[in-house]
Amino acid sequence: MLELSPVMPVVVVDDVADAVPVAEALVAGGIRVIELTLRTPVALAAIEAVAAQVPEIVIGAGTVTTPDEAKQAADAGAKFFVTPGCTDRLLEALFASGLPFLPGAASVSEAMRLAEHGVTAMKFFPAEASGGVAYLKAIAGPLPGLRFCPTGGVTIKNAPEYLALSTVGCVGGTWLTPRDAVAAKDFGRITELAREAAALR
Ligand SMILES: O=C(O)C(=O)C[C@H](O)[C@H](O)COP(=O)(O)O
Repeated sequence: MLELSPVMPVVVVDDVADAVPVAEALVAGGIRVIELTLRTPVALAAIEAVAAQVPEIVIGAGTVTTPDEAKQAADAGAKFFVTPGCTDRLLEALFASGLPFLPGAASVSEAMRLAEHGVTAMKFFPAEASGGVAYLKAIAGPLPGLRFCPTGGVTIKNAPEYLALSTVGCVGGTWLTPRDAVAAKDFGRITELAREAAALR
């Protein structure tokens, strides 16, 4: 998951008809992975459409916060999960799914707890609000072997600083698929933003 693209686009879809063109626009820009968030009523249908119609992109479900959501997303065709944080119940369900997952962690103890369960790749969320690049640099010493996808406040401007860290596999962000561009069906703009992001590493 961390190696597919330097940037994991975090996508919110309000109209299910936008899902496939958005995914195709990302692929056209060289992005091979998409985190479609379960934040709208059409999210599961959107995952299903992308999984069926855009084989060039690896589709994951984002904002997974409960075991039920993980099950529904997997049934819809999600190939991996991303969660903003993690609970015992959710972690158990994620392991039981058999699919890869990036659970969210924002502190040393949260990361240690996940590592105790064998998780070595996690989402650092919310990255900027939790201390950003400086925080990740500071914890690299005591937590060797962990890799992160910083997300939350990451942009084309600060992404290179994160990607320069050996502990960062990729960064995540919504900036590739601005809500106004999706609403205006400006898929060309999404391809341009994707191309710029794909060239980051
Ligand atoms: O939906 C989730 O599960 C989340 O964890 C939240 C998103 O990752 C952030 O909202 C990223 O948003 P930006 O800061 O705009 O890039």
